[in-house]
Amino acid sequence: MSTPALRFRQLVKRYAGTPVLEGIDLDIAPGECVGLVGVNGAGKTSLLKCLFDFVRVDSGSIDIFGRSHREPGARRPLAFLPERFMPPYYLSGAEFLAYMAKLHGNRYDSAEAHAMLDALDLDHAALAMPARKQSKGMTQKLGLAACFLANKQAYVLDEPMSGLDPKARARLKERLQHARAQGATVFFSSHALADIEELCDRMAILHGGRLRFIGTPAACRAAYDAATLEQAFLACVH
Ligand SMILES: Nc1ncnc2c1ncn2[C@@H]1O[C@H](COP(=O)(O)OP(=O)(O)OP(=O)(O)O)[C@@H](O)[C@H]1O
Repeated sequence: MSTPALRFRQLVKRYAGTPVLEGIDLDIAPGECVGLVGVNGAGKTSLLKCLFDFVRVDSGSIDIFGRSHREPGARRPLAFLPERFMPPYYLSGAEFLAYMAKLHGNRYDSAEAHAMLDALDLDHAALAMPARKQSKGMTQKLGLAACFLANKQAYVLDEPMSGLDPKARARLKERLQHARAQGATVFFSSHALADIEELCDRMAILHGGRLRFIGTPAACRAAYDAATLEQAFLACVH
């Protein structure tokens, strides 16, 4: 197998001694789309925070395209959308996208930004509007636009569908499929099992600090002898 895009090995994370992740092993291949699911508080965001070195790992390792996640340069191939994303409130949409482009070492291209807004069904008025005046869905789309404009090898998205209307969700799915068609890796957390089934090659179910299932959505249904993914998920986390 080629070098995984993301490799988690025996990852342990505790908060003030309380374990949240208790030995996570997961390899995600380049070009693969993997969905991370789990009940509220299972540790999905914590796993992603470990990946970006936002929180200290207690033991184990994470490699990004073969390099330790602790090296800042290792995270360069990744675009990240955090949970409850909110741009700096005083920046307009265009200022935020230009700022993110600069951080990623790219040039801000107004025509590309407009095309990306169209792809995500975000009103162009958002470019002139300060973030504090934008709706939840608008800021979410702005964060997604910044990710996709960065044009990275891998997209790590924490509940990317959060706050999106049905049209925007459909557009985001198209955009994710487009990224994959270009060879990008996608790793995202979600509570929407229908989205997982539609988009993902494999899914990982996090429960009780461990990955209880890793495999295709079809294999998950088969493993729990369930007619639907929801039933399989419920059986897995029972
Ligand atoms: N900074 C922190 N300090 C202490 N405990 C924390 C911290 N961050 C998260 N936790 C705890 O770790 C556990 C996992 O939280 P996390 O946010 O990773 O879960 P999640 O699966 O993303 O949840 P949700 O689906 O609700 O977003 C929870 O019990 C949470 O209270």
